[in-house]
Amino acid sequence: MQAKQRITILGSTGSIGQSTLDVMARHPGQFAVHALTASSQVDLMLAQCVQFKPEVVVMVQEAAGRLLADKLKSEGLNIPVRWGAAALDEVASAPEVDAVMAAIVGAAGLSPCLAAARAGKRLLLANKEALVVGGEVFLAAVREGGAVLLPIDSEHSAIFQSLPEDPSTWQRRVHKIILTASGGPFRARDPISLKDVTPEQACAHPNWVMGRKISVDSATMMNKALEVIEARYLFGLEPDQLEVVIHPQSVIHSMVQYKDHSVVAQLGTPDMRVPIAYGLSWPERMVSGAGALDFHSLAAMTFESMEDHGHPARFPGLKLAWATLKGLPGSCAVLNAANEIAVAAFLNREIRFDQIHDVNEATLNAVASVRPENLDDLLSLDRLSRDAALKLVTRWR
Ligand SMILES: NC(=O)C1=CN([C@@H]2O[C@H](COP(=O)(O)OP(=O)(O)OC[C@H]3O[C@@H](n4cnc5c(N)ncnc54)[C@H](OP(=O)(O)O)[C@@H]3O)[C@@H](O)[C@H]2O)C=CC1
Ligand SMILES: CC(=O)[C@@H](O)[C@H](O)COP(=O)(O)O
Ligand SMILES: [Mn+2]
Repeated sequence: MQAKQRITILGSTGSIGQSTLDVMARHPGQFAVHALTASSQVDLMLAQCVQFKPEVVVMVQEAAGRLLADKLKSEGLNIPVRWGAAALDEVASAPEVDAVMAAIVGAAGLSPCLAAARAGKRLLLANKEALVVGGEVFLAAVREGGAVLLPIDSEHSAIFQSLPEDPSTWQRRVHKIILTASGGPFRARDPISLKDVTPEQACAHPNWVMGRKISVDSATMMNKALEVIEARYLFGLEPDQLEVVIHPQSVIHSMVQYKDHSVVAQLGTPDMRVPIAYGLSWPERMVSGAGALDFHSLAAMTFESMEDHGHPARFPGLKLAWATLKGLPGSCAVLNAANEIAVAAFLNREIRFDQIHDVNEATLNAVASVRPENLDDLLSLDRLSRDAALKLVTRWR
């Protein structure tokens, strides 16, 4: 009998974290939970502890950690609780861990991702911001640690599934990568009216149920901008080989067009348990819990160019992906930090939806681009960019 894979889930209380546990629960003989981590959601973490019996739990916020420790004791569960961000690095790199699901939202996930990479783990990456910010530093940690980096983001999992197994052939064989974008909740909306949209409207994604930050990113299409940068780092092609097409049904999750113009795509129902199950079982396949795609009832698969119906005006942030990729590597970290601040301010009703792009563009213009060499450089640049973006938010709110 094969030993169980021991998994750490960074961000287990989020949308991806919960879907990961759902998939793992379908295969009790295959997986054991080493660590679960969250920021502040105590009651959900308690329920996960009762069901999955992790060896250790991390709550980033100390008050939440202390409260969870009390509640675990009352339940008669003897599970150690740690707090503080440094504990994330420890549970991501612990010797007994085989695989780490990186499902924290934002640059807060960078340090534990690097710790897992340096420790040579199988790293399942949903946390796209960590790679957007970490860039070459992240990839160097993967190489030097001998880690295996597997994409979980649906588009990147689709691309990975559509590429040949041997990465050394990708540059020679591939013409371009085509990322599909749903267009989000405002695909057909008059760009002028975007200044009036509410956080609730922006978070109502037409096809996927996700956390609030990524939902707003989908609505601005900054999600696709981050994904273009993510694809550049994961697959090593040139920025001009990365293209975005709007596909409102989210059935084709992305495509690879080869030099002979043959196209290979991955399709499925929009359910993150599919890429999660693929990451957990790679190179095998296992039951995910997602429904099967039924081609007999599939009404249509349609496509729109970014030029159609004024899409560039509706989604001005998308072009920032290529602009930052053509600048120094630090530009991507600046863009990500600005966007995290702007989205949080929009969700707090401090700025308007259309001002998210204004904050991003103005921060890119305000912060000098650099070439970060290590985690400390990246964290300083992230801090500097957040401060610059916060100043703009304060001025405009
Ligand atoms: N949701 C989806 O379908 C998809 C998500 N992704 C990516 O996956 C990542 C997670 O997304 P999603 O699951 O939607 O996000 P959620 O907001 O649903 O969950 C985020 C998780 O991270 C934890 N967290 C939040 N802030 C911090 C912090 N500062 N330090 C440590 N932990 C923190 C949260 O804990 P707590 O609950 O306690 O706040 C929670 O467990 C994102 O990078 C997103 O872009 C990619 C593709 C699809
Ligand atoms: C499920 C997933 O991977 C999300 O990133 C999703 O793709 C968002 O959809 P759009 O950004 O295309 O609206
Ligand atoms: Mn995606």
